[in-house]
Amino acid sequence: MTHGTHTVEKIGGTSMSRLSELLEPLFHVSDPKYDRIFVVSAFGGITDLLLEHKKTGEAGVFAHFADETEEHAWHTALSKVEQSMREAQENVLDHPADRAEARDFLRERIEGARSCLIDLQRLCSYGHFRLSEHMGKTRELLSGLGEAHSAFVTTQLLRRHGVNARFVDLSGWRDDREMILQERIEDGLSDIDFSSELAIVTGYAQCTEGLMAEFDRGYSEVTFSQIAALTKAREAIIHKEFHLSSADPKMVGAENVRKLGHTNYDVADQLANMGMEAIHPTAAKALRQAEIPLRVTNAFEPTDPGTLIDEAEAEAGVAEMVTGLETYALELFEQDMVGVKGYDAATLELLKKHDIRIVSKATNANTITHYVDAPLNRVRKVEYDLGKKYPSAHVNVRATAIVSVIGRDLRGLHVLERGLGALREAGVDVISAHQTTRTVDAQFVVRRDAFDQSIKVLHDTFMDKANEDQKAA
Ligand SMILES: Nc1ncnc2c1ncn2[C@@H]1O[C@H](COP(=O)(O)OP(=O)(O)O)[C@@H](O)[C@H]1O
Ligand SMILES: N[C@@H](CC(=O)OP(=O)(O)O)C(=O)O
Repeated sequence: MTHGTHTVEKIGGTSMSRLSELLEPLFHVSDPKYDRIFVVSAFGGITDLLLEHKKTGEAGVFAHFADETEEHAWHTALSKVEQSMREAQENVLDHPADRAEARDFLRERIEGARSCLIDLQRLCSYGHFRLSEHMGKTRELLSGLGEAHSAFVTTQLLRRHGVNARFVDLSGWRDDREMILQERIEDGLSDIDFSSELAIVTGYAQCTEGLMAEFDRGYSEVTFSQIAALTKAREAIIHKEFHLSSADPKMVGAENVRKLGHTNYDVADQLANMGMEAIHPTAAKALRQAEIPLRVTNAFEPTDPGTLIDEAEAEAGVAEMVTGLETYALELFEQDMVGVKGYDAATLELLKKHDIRIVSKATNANTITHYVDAPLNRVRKVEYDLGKKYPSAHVNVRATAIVSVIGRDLRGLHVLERGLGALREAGVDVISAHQTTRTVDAQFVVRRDAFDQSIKVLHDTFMDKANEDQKAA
């Protein structure tokens, strides 16, 4: 396949909130370069308010609307998100004309969505129409608001600084045409001259298959990778707040981490599994198949090439990153379990029913423990249902964390052994530890309150000088 000369570049929510700091470093507004397509996420925290908090599960507009919590709860939540979107735009826009225009845009979108939801509720009060049947579309409508807003504001800001930027709204707002994702993208980009226009594209794209339904949170990377693949980009670039580093700089200190520099898609998938979202797994697949190299950069350090992700194999056993995830341990203990089938299947069915993701699991003769990534209220529902199904069993839920050491090839590093030793020396109790046969990661389950400490201990152990030297050798 012949690739174009352009790049497709994504800006994540955290960096979007600092947009005004990116004008020169990233957009080179004093001497703009074109042949770049930008795909933007909503400003940081906005999608959490529109839908639900990604980590805590705290209800946003969608969750209030779907669960019909209190009478006016979703209205209040929508006004709250409008307020936050307003603050985000006032933070980046200086010019009064831009501010006024952005306020009008925001009001039109928010009030449009509000009327639509009120009409839907009214329609569904008749009984022939079920609100539950429209939840998917409602979720899509709400998510699109975040990216439409951020892309609009970005375009305004760039135009004010002399860049020929163009707002590309793929969110399907007031558009009654039915399109699959590819058609939506092609339609949005069809008349743009990339050599003289900087396209600022919404990370949300409305399509018949449903971007949220298929990919859920982190969807803007899917739009980004599809655009890169369809336009045959030279390179796909994700701009982040930090370099992709050996651990979260906020946890172990920016001065203690090192940039990955080069890694492969296998590692990127493990990071996604641990909630790190180096890149959405589906996005990685699209880029890999289209043979487009992916680069993850620090948006604020434009001259640094960042980290290249490709299919390269590791040459030596090297630990590349320590990352972790807060989980709940759901334990089912039943004395009579030995020799009886069905306990595991019943638990899995309930986890599926309540849409709970399993990160890890351990079993013995009479106990099954699932380590899951889900908000506590949903885990409690499984605990309750399991208790009802097996009245003589003991079911309990504990707050844990899984800390994982990840690398393209960990062979020869004795990660489990050394990790357990280091954690013991630091006084951390390890609840369980395991490694799969493919040696790309080793996981340690610890109590939730030992999460931060465990990350630091394992980072010190595996990212030390000796490891650096081994890598250089
Ligand atoms: N290994 C890591 N390297 C870099 N950042 C990390 C790492 N692990 C966690 N993070 C955290 O991820 C956060 C989100 O970063 P970023 O990807 O820019 O956000 P967004 O999802 O909004 O694009 C950062 O603030 C950083 O603290
Ligand atoms: N804003 C959306 C889409 C996204 O990809 O965001 P981010 O790039 O900030 O992870 C979300 O939170 O799911």
